[in-house]
Amino acid sequence: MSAGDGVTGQWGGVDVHFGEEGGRLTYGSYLRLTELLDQQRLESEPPAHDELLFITIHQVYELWFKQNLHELTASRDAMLAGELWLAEHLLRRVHTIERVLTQQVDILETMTPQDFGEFRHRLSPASGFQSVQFREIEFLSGAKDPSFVRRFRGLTEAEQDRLRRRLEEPTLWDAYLDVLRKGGFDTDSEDSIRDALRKVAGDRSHYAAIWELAEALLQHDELAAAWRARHVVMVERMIGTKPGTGGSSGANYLRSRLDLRYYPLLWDLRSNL
Ligand code: HEM
Ligand SMILES: N[C@@H](CC(=O)c1ccccc1NC=O)C(=O)O
Repeated sequence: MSAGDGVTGQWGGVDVHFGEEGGRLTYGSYLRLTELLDQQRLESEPPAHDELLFITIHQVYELWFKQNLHELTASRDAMLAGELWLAEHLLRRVHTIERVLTQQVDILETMTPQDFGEFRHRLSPASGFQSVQFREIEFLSGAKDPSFVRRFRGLTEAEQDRLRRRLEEPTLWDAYLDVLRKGGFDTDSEDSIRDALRKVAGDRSHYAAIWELAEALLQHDELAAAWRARHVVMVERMIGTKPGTGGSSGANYLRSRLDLRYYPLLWDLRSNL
């Protein structure tokens, strides 16, 4: 690289050369910013001020969903490979992202129902119900429900494939059962799994890695439940008891999802400790 390519100057007494491109990687080209920053297209006409925020928030969600799918898949694979420390390490990253996802609701709540109303009617029949990555996370975590694939309208072939593959592959819970088996426990029946979980919980110094992994899974479950609870209250604030753009009863439907738990046996265990 020649020094003449960029801005040359003094900064804190040190020679600096900024913006030396010369056909090499730049910030913008690496991050594909031309493409990324061109993806916020409003439906409203004339443009409603708050629609940019609405689109940005959802796009950020989808980027974090992508990251979490990457981490959860790797965590599952680490469990299957017996690398328990790695599985736990990756789950802790997922927790941190999940906390951010719930906090992001605060930003969206700076939008008033009146301002949402300026463009809400343009969104129908789209809704978060159609988020493929959200459903992939549910399936991978352990809550497989093939009826969602049938109820999805307007999925591309590639999206249907992704969901079908998630329905076929092992979940995080399957991988945890594998960890229990390799730890010498019987997992053939629900009773034997309950028994194994009690033994692990009762001798944490001996089963430290297996116990901590169960705690990390439970944390993932709890953070998912926290997002669902936060989402439904936001929905009540924004649209009250109106039906959703996706065709459901709205907040009523979302309330019916609040009891969903990925790892019911880990929760049941609490009643027996
Ligand atoms: C103004 C803000 C929001 C409102 C009023 C709202 C409203 C709703 C409603 C009413 C539903 C039920 C489906 C239907 O439309 O009939 C729903 C589902 C859903 N929304 Fe939102 N939502 C909002 C923001 C978000 C955000 C920021 C996300 C993040 C990705 C999101 C993700 C989802 C998901 C994943 C579902 C499906 C939930 C399930 O089936 O368990 N929503 N939303
Ligand atoms: N379902 C929401 C609209 C909504 O929030 C939405 C619309 C299109 C794409 C994503 C959305 N986010 C979550 O449902 C409503 O009924 O107001």
